[in-house]
Amino acid sequence: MVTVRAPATSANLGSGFDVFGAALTRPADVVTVEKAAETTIEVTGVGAQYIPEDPEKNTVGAVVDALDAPARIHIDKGVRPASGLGSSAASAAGAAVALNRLYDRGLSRSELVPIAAEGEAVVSGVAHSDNVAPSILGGFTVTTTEGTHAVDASIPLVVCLPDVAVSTRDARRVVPETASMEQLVETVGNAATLAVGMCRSDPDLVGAGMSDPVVTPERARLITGYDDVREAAFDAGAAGVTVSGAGPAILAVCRAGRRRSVAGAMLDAFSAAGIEARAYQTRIGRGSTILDA
Ligand SMILES: Nc1ncnc2c1ncn2[C@@H]1O[C@H](COP(=O)(O)OP(=O)(O)OP(=O)(O)O)[C@@H](O)[C@H]1O
Ligand SMILES: N[C@@H](CCO)C(=O)O
Repeated sequence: MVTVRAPATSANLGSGFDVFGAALTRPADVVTVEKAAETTIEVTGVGAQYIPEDPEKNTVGAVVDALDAPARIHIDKGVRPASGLGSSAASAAGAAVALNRLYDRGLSRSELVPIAAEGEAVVSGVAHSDNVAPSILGGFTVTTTEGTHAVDASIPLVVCLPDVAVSTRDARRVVPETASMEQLVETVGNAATLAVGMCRSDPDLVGAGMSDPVVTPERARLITGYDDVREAAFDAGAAGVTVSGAGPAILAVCRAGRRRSVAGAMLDAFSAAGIEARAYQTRIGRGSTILDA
C-alpha cells in the first residue's frame, strides 16, 4: 500500500496561461493505492458527491491506464472540485506518484507529469500540465510542450474560494481566440517579470507580473464579486491579484505579514456580494509527498 499527499495548485498566475503553475502548502488530496486485479475508486472528503468513481470518468483512471497499474484506490479530497485549485489534477498527480512507487515503475517525477496530465484531458478536454506539474514537482513551474522547469520559491499567498463552482471546461470556452500585438508584448513583459520575481522570492515583483490583459478579464466575468474582491485585496496590501486557474478561486500574492488582512478583506468583499467563501492563507510549497509505503 502507498499513500501520497498531493497539494492543491494555482495555474496561470495571470500572465502565464497554460504555462505557469505553483504548488500550495494547503489544501491537499490524500491518495492511497493497493495492488488489485481490477481498478476500483472510492472518493471521500470535500465535494466527494460530485466526483465520479467510475475509472473512465475519474482523472486517476487515465493514470492507471498510462502506467498499466491496476489498483484499489482511495481518494480523500481536501481540494474541492471545480475550484480553480487544481482539484482534478491533485488526484491525478497523487495517483501517478503513488502507482509509480507501488509498481516500481522507476519513472522520474518529470516523466510522471505528462502521465498525470492525461487525467486532465478526461475532465477538461485538454491534457494541460500546468496543475499536475506543480502538484508533482512542487514550487513554481513553467510547463511547455518541451517539458517542465521547476523553481523553489518562497512566496506568501492567499486563496479565496467562493461557494460557487466553475468548471474548467466552461471557463475554457470564454478564452479569446486571438490577441493583439500590444497585448502580446504586455503579457510577455508581465510573465517575464513574474518569473524573475519567483527566482528572487520577491512577492512585489511576482504581483506586478500577474497582470494579464487577455484571458483573465473574460474569466473574471464568470465570478460574481470579482472586481470588488480584487480591489479589497489590493487595499489590504496585496501586491497582485488574479483568477486562480479557471476560477472561481481568486489568488492574491502579498508579504507574509499581510496575509491575514488580505484574507479578511477578500472574505468581507465576497460577503458584501452575498457570497459565502473561505480563505486559505498559504504559500508556495512542495510537491506530492509519499506518506506511507
Ligand atoms: N479525482 C478527481 N478530483 C476532482 N475532480 C474530478 C476527479 N475526477 C473527475 N473529476 C471531475 O473534474 C471536474 C473538476 O475539475 P475541474 O478541472 O473543472 O476543476 P478544478 O480541478 O478544481 O479546477 P482547475 O483545473 O481550474 O484548477 C468535476 O466535474 C469532477 O467531477
Ligand atoms: N490552464 C488551465 C488551468 C485550469 O486550472 C486553464 O486555465 O484552463
